[in-house]
Amino acid sequence: MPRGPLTGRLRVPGDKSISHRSIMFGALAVGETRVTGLLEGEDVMATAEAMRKMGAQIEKIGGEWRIHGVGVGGLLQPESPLEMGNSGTSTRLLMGLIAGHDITATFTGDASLSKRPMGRVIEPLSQMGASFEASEGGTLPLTMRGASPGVPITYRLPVASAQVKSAVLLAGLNTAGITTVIEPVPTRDHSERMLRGFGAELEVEEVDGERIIRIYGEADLSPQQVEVPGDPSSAAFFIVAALITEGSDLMVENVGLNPTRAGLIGVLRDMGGSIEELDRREIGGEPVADLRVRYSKLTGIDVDPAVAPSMIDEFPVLFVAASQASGTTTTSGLDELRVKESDRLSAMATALALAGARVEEHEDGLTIYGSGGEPLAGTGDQPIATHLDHRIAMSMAVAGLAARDGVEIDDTSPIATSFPNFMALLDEAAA
Ligand SMILES: O=C(O)C1=C[C@@H](OP(=O)(O)O)[C@@H](O)[C@H](O)C1
Ligand SMILES: C=C(OP(=O)(O)O)C(=O)O
Repeated sequence: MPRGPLTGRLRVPGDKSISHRSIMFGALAVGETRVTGLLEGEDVMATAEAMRKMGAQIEKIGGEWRIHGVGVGGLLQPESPLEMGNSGTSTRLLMGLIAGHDITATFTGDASLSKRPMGRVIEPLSQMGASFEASEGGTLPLTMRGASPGVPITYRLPVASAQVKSAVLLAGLNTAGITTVIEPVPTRDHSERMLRGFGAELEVEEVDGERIIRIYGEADLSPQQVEVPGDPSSAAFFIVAALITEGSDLMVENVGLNPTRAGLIGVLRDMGGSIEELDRREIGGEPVADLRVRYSKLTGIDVDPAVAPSMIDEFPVLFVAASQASGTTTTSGLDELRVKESDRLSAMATALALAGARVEEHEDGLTIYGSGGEPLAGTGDQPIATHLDHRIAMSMAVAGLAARDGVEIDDTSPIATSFPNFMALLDEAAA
């Protein structure tokens, strides 16, 4: 386990959400879409393989991905199950795409994905005319048949989920009429930005703090040149690692700072973290900057549950930062963390306690009593259970930087789903 301060400059891989979408939308455009900076993690490769099975040509030439799409409405019947691995985003967004096509597909996933709720997409997509045979409890493996023509709907999101929002919008792409999603709490808006960029007619209206998104069906998408910015959710591990490791002064380059994703940075600054944005610019329709992060004495805070959607994948590593702060950090409104790759509230409470932190688990959040910068004891010879969850593995690797005897992790292989070179970058930065 590397122990030194984090210094120098590094670049994290491309944004996972934007990478999935650039492959899906490219596969629906007629002509050649080119993508640079694509995240080549297992989750995005599962999306690519599924789109190939439905007729798209996808290949990497030099540093660039080239996608020849089939046109909206042109997806072919896949001849074998779509293997989604660990990826919720692939599964739920592809369910939306297939819902608008007259084809049948079976989805399978690993042990983690097979426990995650799909009812949240089955419900609106059924209203649009798709039919489903899912495992008990609405989980994978499931087989669905899309509907073409389908029925446009107006759907108010019962959970703050960009995956559910995107599934309905993607089903709406090939459905005559206007499909409307009402979002009471804003979630990441990459689908909206990118669908517009690919030429779909899509409107977003804000009424009384709610977002109303309308997509005009039977759209034509035109091929694009996409440059994928660095993933803020991956950058988060290095930001926290530098903040909690004495002597650190690290530059994380090219980080996407879409306001629907950047909640963690605000929370860490409120805790006293020194994070400077340099060379703010726009890449692929998204705000981006280089972040200079310096070791800081952090103070615990009450995290406003309203920021949760803009940092939903960053809570595990925020909990690590809180364990090193002075004072108490409270979090709430985080029920969604229980249905990610693992139950992230329970997994992180157990993992941090095993490493020597003082943590209380509540129904919808954790309370963490920070050590004031005192190192954690470490896990001894009992490894942390990561439950096939990349973010638990990476968060606890960061916690290892602040642990006297380091932290043992049972399985680092899930890290390859979203951040294949994480360990190499950490070794380099903390050498
Ligand atoms: O739309 C997306 O790309 C994602 C949405 C979020 O999931 P939910 O929509 O389930 O909150 C997030 O946790 C996931 O990593 C990626
Ligand atoms: C929740 C995540 O991804 P997914 O839902 O795509 O599995 C994540 O990457 O933290």
